[in-house]
Amino acid sequence: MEIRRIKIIFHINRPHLTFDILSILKKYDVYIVSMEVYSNVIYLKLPYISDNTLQKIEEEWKDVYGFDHMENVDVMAFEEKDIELRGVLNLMREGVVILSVKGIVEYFNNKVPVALRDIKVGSSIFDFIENENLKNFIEMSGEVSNFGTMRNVEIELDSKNYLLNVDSLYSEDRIFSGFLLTLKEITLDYSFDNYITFEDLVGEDEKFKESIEKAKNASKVESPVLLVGGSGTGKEMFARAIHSNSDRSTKAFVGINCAAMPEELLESELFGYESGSFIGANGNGKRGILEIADGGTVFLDEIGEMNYHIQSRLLKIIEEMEAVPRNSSEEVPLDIRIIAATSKDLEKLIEEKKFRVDLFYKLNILKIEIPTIRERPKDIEVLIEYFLKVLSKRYGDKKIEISQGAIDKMKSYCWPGNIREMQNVLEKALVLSDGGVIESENITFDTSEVYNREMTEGADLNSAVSYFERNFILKALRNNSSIRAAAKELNVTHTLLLNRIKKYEIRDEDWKK
Ligand SMILES: Nc1ncnc2c1ncn2[C@@H]1O[C@H](COP(=O)(O)OP(=O)(O)OP(=O)(O)O)[C@@H](O)[C@H]1O
Repeated sequence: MEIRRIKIIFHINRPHLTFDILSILKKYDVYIVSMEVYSNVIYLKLPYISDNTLQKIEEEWKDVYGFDHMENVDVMAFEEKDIELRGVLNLMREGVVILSVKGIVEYFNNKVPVALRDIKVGSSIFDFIENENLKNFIEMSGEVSNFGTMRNVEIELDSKNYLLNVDSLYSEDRIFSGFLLTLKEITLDYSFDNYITFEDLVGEDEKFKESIEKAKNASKVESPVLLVGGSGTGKEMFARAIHSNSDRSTKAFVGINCAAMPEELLESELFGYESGSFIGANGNGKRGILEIADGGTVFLDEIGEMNYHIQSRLLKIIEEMEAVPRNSSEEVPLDIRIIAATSKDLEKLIEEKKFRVDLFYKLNILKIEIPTIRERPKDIEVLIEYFLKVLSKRYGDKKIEISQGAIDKMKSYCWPGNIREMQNVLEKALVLSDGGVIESENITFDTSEVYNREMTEGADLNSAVSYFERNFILKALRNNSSIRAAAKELNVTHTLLLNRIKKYEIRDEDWKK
C-alpha cells in the first residue's frame, strides 16, 4: 500500500488552521505518518487512503476558512531538501562528510574514501579517522563555535594519503551547526592542487607583483609575517599561498579571526585551557590552536583587534621560538609560523596604546602591503576576466559576456570591499542579466553602511565626510541621466553640484553609461 504525500496551500494564515484541517482527518479516522507545517503550507504524509475518501476529505477542507487547494506530491519539503543536498554533495569531486557539532555523521557523499566504506549516518567520525588535529579541532569548535577552518592536514587512510579540510557551518544568523569535512586524495603528480598557491593570486599591476615577490621571499624563511591591506584585498589568500610555498606546506594551516570573538575566548582558543602552560598539555586541559597547528602555520587575522594581554602572551611564544630555533637539537617548545594580518593602522594603535610596540617590531620585519583595487586600477579588467571565467566554469562552462559599458562602470567605481566585493558584484550581475550579456544596469554596487563604515574607519572627519559625499553624488549621477536631474534629486542647485563634481574630480566616465 502506498503512502500518500499531500501539500495543502492556504491563502491566509490564521490560528488553529492546522487544527481544523487535522480534525477532518480524525473524522475519517486517518492517522498521520508525519507532518511539516509552514506559515501558508502544510505537508502531510498519510497512510494509503482511497481516492474516494481523499475526495470527501478535500470537499470538507474546502469549507475550512483559509484553505486554498491541495496537491498530491512525491516528496515532503524536508525530503526534497534532503534529496537536493545529497545530489549537490554527490556532484562534488572530493569526499565530503557533514558532521554535527559533536562529530557525528549527518550526510556523506559517494566520493568518500574506500576506508570509510562502513560509514553511516549517526556514526562518530572518530571511529573512522583517527587524527589528533581533527579531534581537537572539533572538540574545541564544539565548545566555542567560532573557530573557522582547518586546512590541508595530511592524513593516511588505508595506506593512502589525503588532504583533510574542515569548515565550520553556520546558519545565516551565525548559529553554529556543525562541520563540512572534505577529503582529497593526494596523488603524486598533483599533490597540491587543493592549496592556494601564488598561481591562484590574479593580478598584473606592478604594485601587486611587488607584494607577490615579497610574499614568495617570505615563504622561504621562518620569521613572522605581517600582511597589511584593506578589507577583501586578499590577505588570507596571501597567507595560504605563503604557507603552501613553504616547507610547512604539508602541515596544518589554521586561521583565526581575532575580531570575531570575545577576548577570553580568543585567549583560550589560542593558548588552550590549561593555566600556566599550554606546552605539552597532558590531556587534562584543552589544547590551543597554537599547539594544534604545531609544525604548520597559524594565521591571525585582524591582529589589531587582539587585546594587550593576549599580545604579550603571543610575543612570549614568538620569543621562545626564536630562542630555540627550528632544526636545533634542543627541545623546541612549539614549532609554528605566525602570519598576522591587519586592515587597521597598527602604528596608530600603538600611539593609542592599544597595540604593543615590541610585538609590532617582531611582526613588522616582514611586512607585506597588499594594494587595494583603487591602488591597482589596471587590474580591474584582469580580475573581471578572471572571475567571469570562474563563474563560467561554475555554471558548466556557460559562455558569459559582458558589455563595455558594464566594464567601464566597474572601472569607475571605488571598490571599498575590494576583490571580495568585485566577486559579489559580478555574481549578482550574472543573475540579473538572466544568463545573457552582462550590461551596465546589471552592475549594482552595495553602497551600504558596512562599506561606508569600513572605508571611513580610522579616517578623520573631513575625509570621511568627503568620501561619503563623493559616493552619494556619484550614486545620484548614476541614477539620473543628467547633472541637472541629479541636482534635483539631491535637492541642491545645479551650480553647487557642478562645483562638487569639480572638487571631487568626478569624471563623466565615472557615471555616464
Ligand atoms: N589576487 C586575487 N586573485 C583572485 N582572487 C582573489 C585575489 N585576492 C583575493 N581574492 C578573492 O577575494 C576574496 C577575498 O579574499 P581574502 O579573504 O583573502 O581577503 P581578506 O583581505 O583576507 O579579507 P578580510 O579583510 O575580509 O579578511 C576571496 O574570495 C578570494 O578568493
